[in-house]
Amino acid sequence: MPTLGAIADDFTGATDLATMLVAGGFRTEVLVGPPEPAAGEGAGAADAVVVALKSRTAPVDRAVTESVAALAALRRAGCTRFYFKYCSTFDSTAHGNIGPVTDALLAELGQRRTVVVPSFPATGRTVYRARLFVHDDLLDESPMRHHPLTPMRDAHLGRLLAPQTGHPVRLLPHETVRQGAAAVRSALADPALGDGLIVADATTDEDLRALATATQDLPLVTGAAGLALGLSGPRAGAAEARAAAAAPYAHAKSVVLSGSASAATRAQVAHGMAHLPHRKLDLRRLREGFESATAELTDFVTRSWEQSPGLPPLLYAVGEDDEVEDASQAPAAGPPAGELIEAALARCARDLVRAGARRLLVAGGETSGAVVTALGVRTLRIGAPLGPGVSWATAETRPKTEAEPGALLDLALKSGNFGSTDLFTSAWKELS
Ligand SMILES: Nc1ncnc2c1ncn2[C@@H]1O[C@H](COP(=O)(O)OP(=O)(O)OP(=O)(O)O)[C@@H](O)[C@H]1O
Ligand SMILES: O=C(O)[C@@H](O)C(=O)CO
Repeated sequence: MPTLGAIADDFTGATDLATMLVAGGFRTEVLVGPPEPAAGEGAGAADAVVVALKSRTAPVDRAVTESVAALAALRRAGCTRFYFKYCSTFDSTAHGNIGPVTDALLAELGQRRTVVVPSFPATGRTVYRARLFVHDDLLDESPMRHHPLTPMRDAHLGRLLAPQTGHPVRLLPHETVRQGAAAVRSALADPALGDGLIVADATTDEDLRALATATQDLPLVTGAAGLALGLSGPRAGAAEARAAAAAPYAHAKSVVLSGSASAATRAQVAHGMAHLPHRKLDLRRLREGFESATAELTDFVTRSWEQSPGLPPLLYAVGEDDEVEDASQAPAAGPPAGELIEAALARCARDLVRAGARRLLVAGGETSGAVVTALGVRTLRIGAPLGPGVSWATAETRPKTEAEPGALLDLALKSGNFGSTDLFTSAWKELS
């Protein structure tokens, strides 16, 4: 029976956290989407369950309702400790959803205090003096300033969080964290710190281990996946916690679907364009005729499989130097660019799996949510790692009929800013 239950606000975040938990000795299931009423679906043999939601940019009410439903399902499955996973770049707006979801989970658990730990040094995210850095840049001076859905225009986590929460926001300084778990525990026990959302500085893995150890009695922790490196699962070191094997395909048809506009993805797209058959999504064509435009994209991929066997074709939304359309530029009629791109890549994914695709690398959390939902996948099992925060996962699509079983897929759901520049060409060798 699982004891640790996590709620991730996007799908790449869910596999990011699950990757860390598997490495830490938790047999981990990722459940896709708001859980169905049946308790503990898929969680039987797991030590940890991560529910993958697409709630990061959803309306606040929906994000809260789905997160609370996920918490209830995790409690029914037996979980006693909870982890709210959000982005290591704190992707949110002045309305949420990090604050409102944290507040709702605390209320459900009858708690008034948790920690806020987006730091993930392995991916360049560190927090010092409550300011979030992305490698050498403050968050608001990093490319996240121009994110199409959640542009981050401040780096101070206290200022970002305060308008989103009904709880006081407090700061735990690096001077305390770097002294280790005992110092953090006594700071947290000191009534002077008070209840509320406690933003913790952390610049190294050691800091994260100290925070994880000191907070192991808190029913709820919140953060990026970095905090989980300080959690030790019941099977630490044992073979049974190891990653799942890839689906057994010798020459699977493969495709890369990229809806992300993030800096790392743009570089990966540029590399992919130099090495792979590729086609860019054309917003004007998609707006004029969604069906015919997506059919052209899937035709391109199926032709490429024949003409260039062994090379995964790349469908992408944003190239290295392209502008993105933000909400203020949305057309008077028709869906905004972000929605249109997600819908187009989701449709292509569904049609391509019907046409035989069995290995999909998807770039972008929102994009991954749209794709995985369209494929009717219910659970993911973490497979071969592809670098910090990214792994292959195995998944089965929902059976269409009893006679037509679901397809077994290898999926890599890549966060916008994660992965090496050559990921679109190098990831596949981990499956052979
Ligand atoms: N040219 C564009 N104009 C406007 N929006 C775009 C454009 N290209 C992509 N988008 C949208 O931007 C969003 C990118 O979000 P997504 O979560 O998929 O990627 P990401 O933010 O880079 O990844 P992550 O959340 O994992 O860090 C998607 O909704 C996508 O449809
Ligand atoms: O924490 C991160 O940066 C990622 O797991 C993520 O949430 C990207 O969407």
